[in-house]
Amino acid sequence: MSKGSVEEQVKELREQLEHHEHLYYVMDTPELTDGQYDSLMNRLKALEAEHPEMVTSDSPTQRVGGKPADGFQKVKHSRPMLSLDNAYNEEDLRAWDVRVRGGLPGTEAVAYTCELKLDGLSLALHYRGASHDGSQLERGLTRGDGTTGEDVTSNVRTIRSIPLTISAAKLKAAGLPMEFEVRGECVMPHAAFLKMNEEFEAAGLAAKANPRNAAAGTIRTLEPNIVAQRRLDFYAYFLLQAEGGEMLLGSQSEALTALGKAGMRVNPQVATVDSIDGVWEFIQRCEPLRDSLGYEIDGIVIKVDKAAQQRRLGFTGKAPRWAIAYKFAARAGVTKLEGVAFQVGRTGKVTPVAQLSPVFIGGTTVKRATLHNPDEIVRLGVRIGDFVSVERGGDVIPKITGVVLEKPRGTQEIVFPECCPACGSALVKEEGEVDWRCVNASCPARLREELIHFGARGVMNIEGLGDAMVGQLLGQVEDAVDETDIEKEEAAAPVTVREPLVRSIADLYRLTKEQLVGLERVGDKSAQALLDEIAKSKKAPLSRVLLGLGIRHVGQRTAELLASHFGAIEPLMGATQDELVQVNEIGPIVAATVHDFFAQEQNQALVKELLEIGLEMKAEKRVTTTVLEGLTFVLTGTLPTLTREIAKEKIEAAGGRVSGSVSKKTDYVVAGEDAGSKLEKAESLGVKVVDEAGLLELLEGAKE
Ligand SMILES: NC(=O)c1ccc[n+]([C@@H]2O[C@H](COP(=O)([O-])OP(=O)(O)OC[C@H]3O[C@@H](n4cnc5c(N)ncnc54)[C@H](O)[C@@H]3O)[C@@H](O)[C@H]2O)c1
Ligand SMILES: [Zn+2]
Repeated sequence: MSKGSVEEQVKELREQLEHHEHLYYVMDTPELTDGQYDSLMNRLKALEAEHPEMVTSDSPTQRVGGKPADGFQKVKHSRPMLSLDNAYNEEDLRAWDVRVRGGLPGTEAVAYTCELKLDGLSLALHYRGASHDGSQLERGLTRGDGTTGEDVTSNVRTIRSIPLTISAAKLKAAGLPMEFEVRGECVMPHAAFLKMNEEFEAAGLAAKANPRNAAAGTIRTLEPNIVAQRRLDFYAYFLLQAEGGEMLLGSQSEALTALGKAGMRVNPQVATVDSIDGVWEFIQRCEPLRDSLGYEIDGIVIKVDKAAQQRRLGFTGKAPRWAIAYKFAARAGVTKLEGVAFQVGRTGKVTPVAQLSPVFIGGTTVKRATLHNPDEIVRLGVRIGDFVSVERGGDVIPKITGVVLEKPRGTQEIVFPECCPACGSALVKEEGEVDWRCVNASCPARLREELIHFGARGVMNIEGLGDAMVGQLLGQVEDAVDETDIEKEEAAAPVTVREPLVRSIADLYRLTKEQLVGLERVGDKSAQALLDEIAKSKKAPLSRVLLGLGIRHVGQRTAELLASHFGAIEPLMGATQDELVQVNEIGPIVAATVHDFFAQEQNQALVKELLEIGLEMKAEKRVTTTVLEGLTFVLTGTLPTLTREIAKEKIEAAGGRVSGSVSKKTDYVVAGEDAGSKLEKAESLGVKVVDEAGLLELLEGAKE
């Protein structure tokens, strides 16, 4: 290989890795699987090992993580938060054991502590002495670029498994001082991940690829109330001194015990063993647990137990020598694509679902995998009858990653339907989007999910109209065959066995007590309670009804804007696209979807029925002031007294709007301490900058 071509390869690999790291760490939207990324990285490592003169300090092989994001205060870590070296098989692992023992005096025994490698993002929590007795969570930081993290304290405070205070008694029992640092992994449990993606889909947002990206994206949103809803979890695995970040106790095993006593969540799957054989046994025992934990793990972390030995072994540039991550094999298999089913979700999104010849992958039999959308089918070039590779990487739902075998004879093209498989109405695809949707509000496939959504808290608030009741109203029985994640998808298509009592949202309002009492487990009292709840919902304000109708892109805020602009449903229904765009904050895409929705005959009929039934559908009277109306604010840095959420609330209550990024359209940037690039951008664009006092003055004006 000529030098020139090696240089070019190295350069290209670095560029690619940087691109994918940006997508992964900063945007939380990876395009490669971890396996694909790792093989690029390993190629670069191999080239750099052959040509050490080409190693530069900014090569992706030498760096940890991504860049700290804007919008958060940046804080330097007590000591760098590093990455871990990887072992991909038993051989790598044993070679590491030899290196470890070689780095220590010959006579010393080495014990290893084995832990699950949780697949989330690491956080550093600083606990400091409080004025009362005990210790208080002072700060929570992300890893950032390893040296400097993002201050995400207000988000971290919403995670229930992170104690906000630790009493003096607990500290004493754990043998901890008042001040210390805890590092650990923040993960999003599978259940929370699936729920979040459902919500994203309903709001017309791109789903997160896996729980890790979802957790990372969540912890870096600027809205703690959103974080609180997402049910993140935290497992502690390092205990450090507050100053300098040295290990606090004599060993990793003692540290884990102390963390548990202090009230931190510590993963129960842990073992301290006295040889690499013991490590290998732990790995054999834990890998099969992978599917039943309820959260992602991607391997096992092995740490030299004794602090003194850790210190002696020290660090390479990017990782400690005293720890290694044993990575589980990517969970992939090869099987035949037997057919494709088309599933209709609540928002009408049609998802092609691959029907596979059953294949055993990572402890589960996989029979279905998602093909996402028609573009994905084209990208993969997959046809029915092909042999495909199926992966269950960090993803909960298996996906097809490629065609393995050149097409044997007799394969068949996958034809995406033009009409909804459930109701036959023409599918619609909006410009710039990849998904086809059924826009018929009364489509039976959508109906079940729709009714559940309609009755939900925060929408029409119909208590008692949950999953089970909706199933009964539709005359469906649950298909409770199996409880794995893949099978759950199957359960989303329950079988209708009885004549449904309800065929549209409007039918809810026609239910009678006799009908309800006829259902399983429904007594006189609960039937009446449900009818009362349904009747009460007729008074729901227009914004809630709009939300309940499940119009794409129409989340709570958009629903409120539309409701307050039009006041009632009739003028909204009759509005042209141009008129819709006139509404404050409504852009052409939302205007077009809303217009399309009301242009559909079925939807018009539904609204007409709801009016006849007596739903009020009127806008709520605005009680707030409007002096900041039409003004857009961007918040940056830490304000002296107001939290970001409260500042946002106050601005919105006065009719203003808070945006995440500065542009020419920004009216004011409210800057606090340590304001970063947003302040610079505001200054360069000539946007007005005010401090907290200035904001309060504007709000004061709002009161007059
Ligand atoms: N798909 C992509 O495009 C893409 C891009 C960049 C990185 N990646 C992936 O990210 C990973 C590299 O990231 P990394 O540097 O965080 O390394 P890593 O994830 O391989 O290992 C280090 C991390 O393990 C975590 N960890 C979990 N459990 C732990 C425990 N019990 N003790 C100690 N640490 C524990 C910590 O967060 C630590 O930061 C690779 O697996 C790579 O595949 C993927
Ligand atoms: Zn349909």
